[in-house]
Amino acid sequence: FHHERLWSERNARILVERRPRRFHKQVKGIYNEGNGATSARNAGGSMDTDMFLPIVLKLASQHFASQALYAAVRLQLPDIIGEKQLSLDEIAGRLGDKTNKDALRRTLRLLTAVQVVEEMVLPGSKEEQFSLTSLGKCFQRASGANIGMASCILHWMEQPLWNAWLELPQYIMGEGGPCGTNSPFAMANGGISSDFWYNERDQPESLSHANDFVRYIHNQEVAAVVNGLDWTVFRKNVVVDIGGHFGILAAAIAEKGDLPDVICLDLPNVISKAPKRSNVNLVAGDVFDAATIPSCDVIVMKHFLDKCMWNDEETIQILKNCHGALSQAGTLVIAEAVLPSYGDVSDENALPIYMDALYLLVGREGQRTQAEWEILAYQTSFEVKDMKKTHLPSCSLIVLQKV
Ligand SMILES: C[S@@+](CC[C@H](N)C(=O)[O-])C[C@H]1O[C@@H](n2cnc3c(N)ncnc32)[C@H](O)[C@@H]1O
Repeated sequence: FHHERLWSERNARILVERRPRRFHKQVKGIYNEGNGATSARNAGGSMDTDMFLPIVLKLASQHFASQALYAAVRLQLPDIIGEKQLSLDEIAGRLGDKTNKDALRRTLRLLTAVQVVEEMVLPGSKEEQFSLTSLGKCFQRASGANIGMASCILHWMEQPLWNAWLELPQYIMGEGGPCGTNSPFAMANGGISSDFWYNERDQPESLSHANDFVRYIHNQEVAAVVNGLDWTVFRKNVVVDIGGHFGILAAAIAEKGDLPDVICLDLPNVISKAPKRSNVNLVAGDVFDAATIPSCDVIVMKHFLDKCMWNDEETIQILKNCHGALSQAGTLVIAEAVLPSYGDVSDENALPIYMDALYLLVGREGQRTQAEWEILAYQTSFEVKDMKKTHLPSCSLIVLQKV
């Protein structure tokens, strides 16, 4: 890592600055000098590839920023800077006597480059000052209000997950055992992520960051489902959340849509432990036992049709049972990740692919593409009415209508 950083800072600058001259020479070589093209290529690569060098450097250094952010969040720099504009000395003073000011300055400058920090020099002063951008304030965790975003950085960037990335080549080459029985995470850390690493006894801090992050995302997902559709149109309808666990989403939908109550269906051993809620009707059932699914007009399923839970055959059976329980013009709302279909990846829809890579690291099944969801709908006599993106890559709203 150290080596890479030196390389990119010093050599990249030199190479990027030289690019126009070499570019010109190669264009000339290729178009006017016959075999000169070969010598130009030997001297410093081909015209086509040199053009991409700045992009390659940026791509190869994306993790520099995430690791700098990890360092900043660990040291609680966003809390230390707060709402103020502070000099390097002031920030260093608040960190401690032994602070390496040079390292601090350079880390803050990298965070300036990714718009987490803002730097300025006041008129008449030589001393640089730093403040947080609105983005930077998202990583303050002292008050507990923003713990979710800080915990994302602390959870994803800490060593066990980081080391898991380094196992990916071997994992791809089949060293994870037959059909990936081991995950890159397990290969790097000697055990699976959930039970082995993230446990209260051995890694309480890692566990607390992981839990804070999951809790935060869960709350955001509930908000995304509730705000992603107009639930008031279902006021006269029966709405069922299948696999609804303790009824948190059902309660939020009932509240948002001003519905008298929403049914939360889950396995008997879950429902028996669920706390009572005034606007939720808790029903014990099993999605594979069609008789236990109440007749209804709307079914919601959030993180229930995940490939980690069911294979395609089971998923089709679930969708068919839902079809049977729904009224004539019934609606099915599936809240899951939707990966872009093959050939359709763009900047706008790529984030779910990154999240899927995280699943890959910890040995979870992949997410479905938009085309795969469409096929499942077709196979079970639904049509896709809408695929609504929310602000969460893990939670698009796939709205199906009975045909
Ligand atoms: C991954 S959790 C999702 C919970 C919730 N929907 C959410 O998004 O947080 C899956 C839920 O499905 C429930 N479940 C598992 N098998 C089921 C079945 N055959 N019928 C109904 N619910 C089931 C589990 O008890 C659990 O509450």
